[in-house]
Amino acid sequence: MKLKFGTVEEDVVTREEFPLEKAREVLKDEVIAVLGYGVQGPGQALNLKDNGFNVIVGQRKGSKTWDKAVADGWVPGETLFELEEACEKGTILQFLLSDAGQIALWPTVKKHLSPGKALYFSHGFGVTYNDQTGIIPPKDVDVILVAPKGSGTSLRRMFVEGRGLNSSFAIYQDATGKARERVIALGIGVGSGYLFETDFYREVTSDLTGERGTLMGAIQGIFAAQYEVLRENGHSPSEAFNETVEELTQSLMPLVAENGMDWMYANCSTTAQRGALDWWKPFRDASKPVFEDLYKSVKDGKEAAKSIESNSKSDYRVKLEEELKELRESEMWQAGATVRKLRPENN
Ligand SMILES: NC(=O)c1ccc[n+]([C@@H]2O[C@H](COP(=O)([O-])OP(=O)(O)OC[C@H]3O[C@@H](n4cnc5c(N)ncnc54)[C@H](O)[C@@H]3O)[C@@H](O)[C@H]2O)c1
Ligand SMILES: CC(C)(O)[C@@H](O)C(=O)O
Ligand SMILES: [Mg+2]
Ligand SMILES: [Mg+2]
Repeated sequence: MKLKFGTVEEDVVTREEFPLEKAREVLKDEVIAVLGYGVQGPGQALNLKDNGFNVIVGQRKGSKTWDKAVADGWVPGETLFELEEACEKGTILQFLLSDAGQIALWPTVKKHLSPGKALYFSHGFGVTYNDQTGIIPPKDVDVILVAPKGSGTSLRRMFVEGRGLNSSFAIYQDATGKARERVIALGIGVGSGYLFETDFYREVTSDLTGERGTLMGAIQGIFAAQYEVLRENGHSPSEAFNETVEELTQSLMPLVAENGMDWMYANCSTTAQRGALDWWKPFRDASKPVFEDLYKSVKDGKEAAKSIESNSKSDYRVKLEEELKELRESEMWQAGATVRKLRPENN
């Protein structure tokens, strides 16, 4: 359906015009092989299974995530296989290894992409930066993308709650003439709330910008800056944490989610409104050059190169965990751990 987003009209796909029954009909003869069982793998595979699709999971035997798959109800030899066996059995291969991991498995996946199969991604990374990944799909398969706009953990949680996470979808290659109905059916099947169309390049550039920016990188940066200033001016960790993070996540962001920024503002004092309306523009102006540098680094392929380089190392998980530990052990997030314990619902 066509909808106005501000003044711009866009075509979006909802469950109303593409119901689950239609998705099941489109994919009734397909075997959907979900390759990788990290964060997106479980969310998408379990939602597809619960929605009545024919799904198998491919994962390295002996890995922790193999055990997780078994614990989630996937049965070895029936619905859970080694990666190569899943590639062989699947007619739709959902390539949900980490973006760096996809490079190593690509020769195996490619070998099993016989004509008419579909290669599905949840990120435009591998194909867009194929000068770095070597992922160049054969011409006689569909190459499609559904990218849930959020964590696989939320995708599953929201599905279980009867809600839906929004996803973008894209078609890179339509070899069968059925790529469009296949990709939309998969988007509905994995539990998307609604789907908006993009292409692989725009998906990867917006996604890499968003996660490095407001969604993850910039938000931590702005939290840290304010927390430090409050602490340097003699405020206690409790006060600094509550005024920086807790109030935002517990009180104000839920209001923004419900009805927009102006409505959240309107539910705060006129004193707060005056100050926020005065200060948001200086914050925008101070951070915009950083966002411009970030977008350029994404566009030039530098962010992809850094990610491939570091996440291809054999000890990449250990290194990431060390850096996460530094965040976890910072005073701000230690204060957060105590504050979370004090929430009445956690007692
Ligand atoms: N994490 C998210 O919520 C999220 C959200 C949207 C899109 N995506 C995209 O979905 C895809 C999967 O992301 P993820 O975060 O679920 O991945 P992940 O980092 O959790 O890894 C997924 C799986 O890949 C396996 N793996 C890694 N390297 C491997 C190798 N060399 N050989 C075999 N297996 C290997 C891991 O063991 C794991 O089971 C990526 O393209 C990502 O950009 C992820
Ligand atoms: C969940 C995110 C941040 O939206 C995703 O893009 C990812 O890479 O994990
Ligand atoms: Mg991402
Ligand atoms: Mg994302």
